[in-house]
Amino acid sequence: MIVFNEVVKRYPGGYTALAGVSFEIRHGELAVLSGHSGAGKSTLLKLIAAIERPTSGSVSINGQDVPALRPRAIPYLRRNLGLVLQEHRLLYDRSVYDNVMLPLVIAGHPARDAVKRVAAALERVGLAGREREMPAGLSGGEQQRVAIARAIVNRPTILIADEPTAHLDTAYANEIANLFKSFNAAGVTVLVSTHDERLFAQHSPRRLVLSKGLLQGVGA
Ligand SMILES: Nc1ncnc2c1ncn2[C@@H]1O[C@H](COP(=O)(O)OP(=O)(O)OP(=O)(O)O)[C@@H](O)[C@H]1O
Repeated sequence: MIVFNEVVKRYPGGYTALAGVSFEIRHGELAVLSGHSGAGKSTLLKLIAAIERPTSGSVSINGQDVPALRPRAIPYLRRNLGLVLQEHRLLYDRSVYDNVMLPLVIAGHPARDAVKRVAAALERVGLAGREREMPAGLSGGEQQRVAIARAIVNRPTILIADEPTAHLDTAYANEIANLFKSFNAAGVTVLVSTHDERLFAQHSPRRLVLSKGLLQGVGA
């Protein structure tokens, strides 16, 4: 469960990216966050991942008060969150396999099980058999699938993605949207931001619409 209560985020320099945002996303929901460029979508997602801290208000994930976490507790929070963020690019000098394995290496996951998990994650995103390829040789949509495999390899209960369909043509974007729907159908809570709500319309998501740092509508 993700709970925001009257969250304000003011960046150094004084820009107010979020001006008092409250919502709840319950376990097992699929929620789509939309809004114009600069509306505060990335900021909202970064607050969930403890990449940014709120200026005021509270953010809690599964009952944990995120801004109150000690720095050394943050990696444990992130292990339960699958993150597909715009600035978390792939490592281009490493294979697809190594990119997806990385979070398990960082977490000190037992090697034998890690190998199985990487295979399962790549299978899940439709990239089985592509392990040895380098990211630069893949299409934009395939690279996004690698980033998604990397995000789910720790088997998170919550998956957060910041415009995962940006720069993809409609066919690829629809495939990625379907992938998020399939994770949600498997029980994962999904929050995904997009410029194009239509991509998820057929999946009847919960809608969160940001405008100038305020939530315009929290649909059912
Ligand atoms: N680190 C920062 N320092 C100062 N201002 C920032 C910082 N990060 C974001 N902002 C500002 O906060 C506002 C909201 O940015 P944010 O990236 O959250 O919007 P967004 O809805 O994700 O936009 P886009 O769709 O273009 O990615 C923008 O005006 C942006 O310039």
